[in-house]
Amino acid sequence: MDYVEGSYASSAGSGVLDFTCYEDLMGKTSPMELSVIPNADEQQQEVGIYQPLKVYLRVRPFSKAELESNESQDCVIIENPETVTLQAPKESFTMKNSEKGIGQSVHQFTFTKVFGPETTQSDFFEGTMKEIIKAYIDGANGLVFTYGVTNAGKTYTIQGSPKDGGILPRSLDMIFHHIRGRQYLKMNLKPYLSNDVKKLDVTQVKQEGTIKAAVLASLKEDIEDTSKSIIQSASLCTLESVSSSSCTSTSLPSDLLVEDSVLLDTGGTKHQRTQSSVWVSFCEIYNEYVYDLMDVLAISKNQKRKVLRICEDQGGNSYIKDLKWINVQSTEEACKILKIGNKNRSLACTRMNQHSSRSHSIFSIRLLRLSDEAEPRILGVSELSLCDLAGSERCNKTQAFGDRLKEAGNINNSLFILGKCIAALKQNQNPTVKHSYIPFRESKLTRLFQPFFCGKGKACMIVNINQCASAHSETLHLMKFSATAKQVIQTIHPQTFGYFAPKLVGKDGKPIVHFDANISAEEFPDEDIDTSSEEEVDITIMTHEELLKTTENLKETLVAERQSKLLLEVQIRKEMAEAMFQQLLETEETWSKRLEDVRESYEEKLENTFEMYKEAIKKHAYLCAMEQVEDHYVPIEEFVAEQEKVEDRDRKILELRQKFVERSDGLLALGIPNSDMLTAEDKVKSDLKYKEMQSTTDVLQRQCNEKDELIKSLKFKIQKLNETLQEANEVCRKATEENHRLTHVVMLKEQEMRGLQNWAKRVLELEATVSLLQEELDERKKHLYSEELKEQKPKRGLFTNLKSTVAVTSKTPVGKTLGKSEDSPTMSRKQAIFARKVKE
Ligand SMILES: Nc1ncnc2c1ncn2[C@@H]1O[C@H](COP(=O)(O)OP(=O)(O)OP(=O)(O)O)[C@@H](O)[C@H]1O
Repeated sequence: MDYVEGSYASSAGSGVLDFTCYEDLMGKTSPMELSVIPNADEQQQEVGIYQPLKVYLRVRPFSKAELESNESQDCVIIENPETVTLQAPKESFTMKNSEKGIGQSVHQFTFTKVFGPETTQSDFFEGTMKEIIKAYIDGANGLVFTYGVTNAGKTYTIQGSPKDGGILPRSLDMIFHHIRGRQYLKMNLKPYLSNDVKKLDVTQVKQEGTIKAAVLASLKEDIEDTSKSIIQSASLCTLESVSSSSCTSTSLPSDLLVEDSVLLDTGGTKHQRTQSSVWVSFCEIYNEYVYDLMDVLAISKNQKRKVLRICEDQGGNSYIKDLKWINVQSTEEACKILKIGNKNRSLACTRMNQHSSRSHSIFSIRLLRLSDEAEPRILGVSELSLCDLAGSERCNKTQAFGDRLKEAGNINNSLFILGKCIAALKQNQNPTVKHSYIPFRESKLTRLFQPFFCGKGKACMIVNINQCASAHSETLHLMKFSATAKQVIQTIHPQTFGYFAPKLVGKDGKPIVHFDANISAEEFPDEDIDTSSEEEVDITIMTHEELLKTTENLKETLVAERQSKLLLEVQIRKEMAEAMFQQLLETEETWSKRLEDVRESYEEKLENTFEMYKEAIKKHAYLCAMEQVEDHYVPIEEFVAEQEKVEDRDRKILELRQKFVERSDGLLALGIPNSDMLTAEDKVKSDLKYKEMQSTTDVLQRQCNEKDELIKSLKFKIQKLNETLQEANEVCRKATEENHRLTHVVMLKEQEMRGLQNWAKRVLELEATVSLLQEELDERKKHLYSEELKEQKPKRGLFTNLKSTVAVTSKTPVGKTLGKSEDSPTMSRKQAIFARKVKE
């Protein structure tokens, strides 16, 4: 590899906004307030470097299987080293939509650099990482993350294959080459919290050695190597001083050594011999839990993995508490750690029945720069993190349920929040727009990325895509996200900036030496620093009163914190709801307008087409009608007159023929062959007559022919008319038949009607009879009642009986006598009438 020397690139950002730490949740004034960045170079030196987030695109070559499949292979077109065009496949949803006039089928995107499928691992490293590693060795922090769909080549880009390493082994190689000859091999100075260094005592150093040995021993395949390493580590731990030259890599040309030393002497430590110590960590974020992939003890004993917490130091920088940092002294050792981590990751996956790529993995390298002295001072700490994000589309492509669904949701969520953070960062750069909250704290991934986006270091994004047509929609989504990311301007604060200055802390966690080598330990402010918001105070040494007081204070603080958080949450929710509502309204309005437009245009088109067809049909019908009229219409008088004329002419022709024959006969009789006997005058006369006759005959003949033609056409017309007449007759005959049938039906219906009317009459009669009978029945009832009364009265006396007898007699009609013998025949007659009517 060709490592060209060069200083840390700093592009002058003019008039851009510093978005750092704007997301301060508590509403406190953050140390790095939002401000407009001045142009002056010196001011930049003080505040930081501004440059757009670098976004690289790497296009994976087609695999054998993909080449053999019949998928379209022209979806991704690399236009130039910065531009790529995405062409929607023929059958895709995007293409169908674009054909309907919704959206486009071709999208163009620009990147910091585009690496085509033919790019080698070495070329890719040269084009992307070299600058970051140079800055890292000079003391800058760096974050590199790969983003892409499954199978797009993220892991290949970071880790590579055993034969052809990715950016991680190459970065390690470059780092070790640069520090070769000046490696600090003791383990008594160890990274601590987010940015500090802890001085370990002998026991702690031994512990470190044991942990490292245990971790390396877990890689069973390399037992021999590991044991060697353990022996080496153990021996190194006990040594007080080791000649740094003894660890010089033999693989690097000696002429690079001078360059290396120059590279490390930066800032306030120029021309000063330095030593470096390299520590690595490897963790994963799975289901929103952070796990240490070096937690080999838990894994080997098949225990539940310990969940790690993300904490913040005084400067608000997040770090993973209790994450193992292991001292490595060569690329090989670091790669072993990577291998162990990968193995643990997959082991954990098997145990939990999951896929490894369903978690985000972060490999971090911390480089401690120390002065080259027996008691070295800390000159700087820089961190490089390489993050392999989980495949972005797994969430919707896996047939997820149960645990799988949870994983998918968490991947989706963390990537979504990363997208939101990047969008908010971009938006906050615009001085005219109201600055929005950056939701770094909403996912573990963004919490860990936050310091890098807030000035701690240089972030860089690698977008991996495959060219398959089947992944087009996801790739398009990815590209759109990348386009937003590319517009983010990063602020990178120099390491001298107070908030990132590392401290050397002792065994107890209290500071020993400040970052600046010129400031002694005495000058360092003597404050009882709570090194972490998460650090706990030893309460066993406090008195009862003190404890009570502390509890009270804590309670008050808690209430106040809760209140302020609640208020803030309410405020944020309100703002978000308002923004979302506004956005929804706007979207709705846009879409309804669009729909209305589309509807109107379609309606207009349809109406036009309809009118066109109507006109065409009308025209056609009119032309047909006219043709028919012209063809068939001949007035009958004209026809008859023509026929008479023809007959008349026929007759004349016949007469003329007869005359001609007669004359010819006459001439023959006169002996025309003796022509010399005819006088010249006769000859001339007969010639003239003959000619006259001839011409008349010709004229008549022509007229005859014409008339024949006319007759023919007229006959044809007559035939046509006859046919029409026949058809009309047929229709008429059918109509007559139908008429007969209908008349018959009418007759039947009339008969039915009559029958019904008769029935109605009978019913009326019966009703009258029933009412008559009813009346009779009533009368009979009355009569019976009076009879009953009579039977009850004889006991009342003779006078009363007589009165009633008189009354009954007066009511009886003349000629009729009272008594039962008279009533019976009347009743039987009426009953007979009733029986007859009922019978009827
Ligand atoms: N640039 C490349 N050249 C050759 N082969 C590649 C390249 N990139 C990726 N591959 C191959 O493609 C396959 C998928 O790559 P990789 O596993 O890195 O994808 P990934 O994006 O990490 O997938 P996942 O999200 O599932 O982990 C591997 O077999 C890898 O070797």
